[in-house]
Amino acid sequence: MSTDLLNRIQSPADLRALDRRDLNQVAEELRAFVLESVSRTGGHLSSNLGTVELTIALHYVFDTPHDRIVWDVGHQTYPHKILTGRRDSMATLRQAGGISGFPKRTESEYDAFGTAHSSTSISAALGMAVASRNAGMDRQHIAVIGDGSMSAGMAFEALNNGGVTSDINLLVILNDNDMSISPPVGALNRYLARLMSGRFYAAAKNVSKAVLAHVPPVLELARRLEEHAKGMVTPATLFEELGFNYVGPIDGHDLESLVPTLQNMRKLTGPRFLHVVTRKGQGYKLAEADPVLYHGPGKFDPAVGIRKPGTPPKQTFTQVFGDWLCDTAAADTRLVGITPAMREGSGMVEFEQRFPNRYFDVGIAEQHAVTFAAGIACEGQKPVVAIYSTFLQRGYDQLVHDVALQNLDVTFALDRAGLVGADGATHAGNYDIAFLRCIPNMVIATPSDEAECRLLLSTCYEHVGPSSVRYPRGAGRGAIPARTLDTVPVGKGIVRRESSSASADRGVVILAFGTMLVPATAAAESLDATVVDMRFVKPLDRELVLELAARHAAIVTIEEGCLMGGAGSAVTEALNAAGVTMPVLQLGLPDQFIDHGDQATLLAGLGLDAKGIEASIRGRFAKVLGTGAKAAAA
Ligand SMILES: Cc1ncc(C[n+]2csc(CCOP(=O)(O)OP(=O)(O)O)c2C)c(N)n1
Ligand SMILES: CC(=O)[C@@H](O)[C@H](O)COP(=O)(O)O
Ligand SMILES: [Mg+2]
Repeated sequence: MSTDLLNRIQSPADLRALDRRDLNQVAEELRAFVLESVSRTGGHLSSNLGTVELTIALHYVFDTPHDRIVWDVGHQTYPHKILTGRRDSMATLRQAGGISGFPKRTESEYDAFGTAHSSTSISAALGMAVASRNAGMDRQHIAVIGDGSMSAGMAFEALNNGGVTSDINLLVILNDNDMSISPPVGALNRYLARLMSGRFYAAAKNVSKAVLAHVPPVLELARRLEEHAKGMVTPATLFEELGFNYVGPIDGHDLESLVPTLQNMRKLTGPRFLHVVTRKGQGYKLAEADPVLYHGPGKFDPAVGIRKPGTPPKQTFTQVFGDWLCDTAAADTRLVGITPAMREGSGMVEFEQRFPNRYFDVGIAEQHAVTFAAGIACEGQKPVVAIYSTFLQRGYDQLVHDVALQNLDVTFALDRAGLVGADGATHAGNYDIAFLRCIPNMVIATPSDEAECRLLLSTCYEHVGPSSVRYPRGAGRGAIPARTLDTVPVGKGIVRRESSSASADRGVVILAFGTMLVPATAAAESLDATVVDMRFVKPLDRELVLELAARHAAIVTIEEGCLMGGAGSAVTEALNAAGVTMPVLQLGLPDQFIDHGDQATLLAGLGLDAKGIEASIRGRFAKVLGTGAKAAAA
């Protein structure tokens, strides 16, 4: 792999010093580097292979970091990271202590805005553009947004605002690869496809080639814009109607088009919109052929591609959900499955194949997903919204106002609850217990393993009213769920281990919420503690809590969620309400954002593995441990 030119680029200034004719070579080297690097670390591949030329052109034309590039989602910023001084750090990508997989303001001055949740770029860039205008600053602001991310309401809220904001330097670049993580959905996608297709695309391409050859670029651009305005070339696009100077579509892999077009558009003022067409996975045949598989792969050999593992891995919670969804849909024709653009990640591929009429990918539109489900529930059908905990944050008002307030029968399958590993703080599902707990009518179930997950999904589905089942990324202890649709009583916990020596003066009871039951049980062996699988945060099994409080000296609560307002707080509130005063140790996630890294290592670092739990309990309750407790290991 040649890296002759790439070696010379320590910062975008070095790139800008190159002759324009060298840029194709830079693109070749950069693409090869991205592929090699991601194959060693894992990460988002397809989108990054698709943004190589666009990234080069942007840093070549614009004066970064003075000019601001705001990337949407930010999963496509590896070329940007490499060109902005982080090439060597790519070996540490998404690992503890290493660089993030997304733009981060604290990581580089070139990362103008922190992201990872989608569809924020136009709002942020518009805000920056207004701030620069107000400060009399000569600066360009560029939002780069994908076609999938453009489907979110927030992107349109920003266009609506930006199109009428005067004297701003705002360029929105639509990076249209006709893909979200899965194939794109919705009417906007159809519209973009029409813009790209047939005569219009061919004409636009030819016009731009002719322009570049003969006419001073700015004059030509002005002519085209005037023609657009008069409706001489084609009807005005949606983006022009919203007040943006629209140019495109142009080939986003053709530096001969990209660079001069950006140079021209840079000279204009006001809200501008450039539509570039790229291909997800560009330049790596396997990713081009299957961009979904290569969206976010683990490590792989680029010469061979992603291979199925020899021994089948443990079933993930996501797969448990996917199986349960299909089985329940087969038994109940009222079930409707909804995903906001996360079909694969949420385990709904088989459901879509088997129940296409009851499957809805609504695009990156979490707010809509929640209220859409509310509408379905109003008519007596039973929606299941499969959504990552972190993305439900987007639909919070809809959850409160549209679902819970009307006590509608919507089941939320909350995947990626707790720490998620390589994606880090942006994607961590740390807050759902706290933000759901305070909503009246809401049921919150926290399965401790895969078998419990299925039981609690059925239980919440059968419960009439809003409910949620939260489960983490990956696999649990490996419990194999029975393929039944059995349910358990709502709001009842279950004692899993009894201390041999508990009394009102001695002995500790651990109330575990979710998968923390597993390390808690391991710790309890040496502490001779009682262990309870609480199953539900809400309704909390108050009766059981009070009964256990009466016959133990201390209570420990444990959850993989934020401590503030979490399940432990629910227990202390219940004790207070009953006038019970006793020592309670709450274990969970601290009041800080937790960066990327291996899930298990991060949990251990926070004292949430068996060793850490035991140490915390001994540290706090050594004097009241049951007589059956073993001595602390040296
Ligand atoms: C609010 C939110 N919902 C869902 C996601 C998950 N997600 C990450 S990338 C992506 C697809 C984005 O598609 P697009 O913007 O077209 O970028 P591409 O992957 O095609 O480069 C999705 C759904 C997210 N990051 N943020
Ligand atoms: C960028 C983004 O939001 C998704 O691609 C996310 O990284 C997927 O996470 P999972 O790998 O947990 O599905
Ligand atoms: Mg896309």
